[in-house]
Amino acid sequence: MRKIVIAGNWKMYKTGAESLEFLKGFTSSLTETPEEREVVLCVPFTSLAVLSKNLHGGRVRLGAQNVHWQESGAYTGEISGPMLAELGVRYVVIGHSERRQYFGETDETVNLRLLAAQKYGLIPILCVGETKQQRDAGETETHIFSQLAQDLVDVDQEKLVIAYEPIWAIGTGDTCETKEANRVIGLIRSKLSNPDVPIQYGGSVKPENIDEVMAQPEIDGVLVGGASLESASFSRIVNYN
Ligand SMILES: O=C[C@H](O)COP(=O)(O)O
Repeated sequence: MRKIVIAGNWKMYKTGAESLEFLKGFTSSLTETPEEREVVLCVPFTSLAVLSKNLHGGRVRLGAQNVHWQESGAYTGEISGPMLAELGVRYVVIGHSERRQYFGETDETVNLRLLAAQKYGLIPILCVGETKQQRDAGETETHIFSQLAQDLVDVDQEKLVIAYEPIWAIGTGDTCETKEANRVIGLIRSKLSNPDVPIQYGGSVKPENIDEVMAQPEIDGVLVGGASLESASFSRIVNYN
């Protein structure tokens, strides 16, 4: 059976104090969350340090938003696998479209980061997805298949999560039709050697559409940006019907 993974990606939001405030409201709501749902918060590095001391072995798993492929070295601004593992981090988002767009992330570096994450015991959440221009040109499938072919070289598919995030649906309120997201995720699955890899949908997921998203048979969870920043809204998402 495929695992359900509900992850919040806080991007560059929340100080340590704000993260603790979120946690207070959020953890109480998790008592209702079915055990088989993995709940992950992918937070800024500073918040990882704060939250790791305050989770007290509860339901929430920690996730980072990046990891370098070297164990250590002169790589200003980067973070390594052992540094994240020491904090109890379990997941790491890799290849998010914002990293690809603003920070020069390529399929080659995405692949290196995936391999490094697994080497240090972290489960990567690999993000793939097309731009509006690619979609309009009918290139959605070829673009995503090309990302998968390059990003997944030598990657262990037993320890992997994939997030399908159509770039045009991120932070726009313009959710991809759930049936279309389901179709693309089915195509992604057809390219994997392990059919049990959890595949999430990401892009303007919110309390109003989570039930419909999670009713789709191919969708194994969500990667949530804006709606994961408020404990009430993210609680509703993890407790979807
Ligand atoms: O990682 C999360 C995605 O970029 C989705 O962000 P969003 O939920 O704000 O559209």
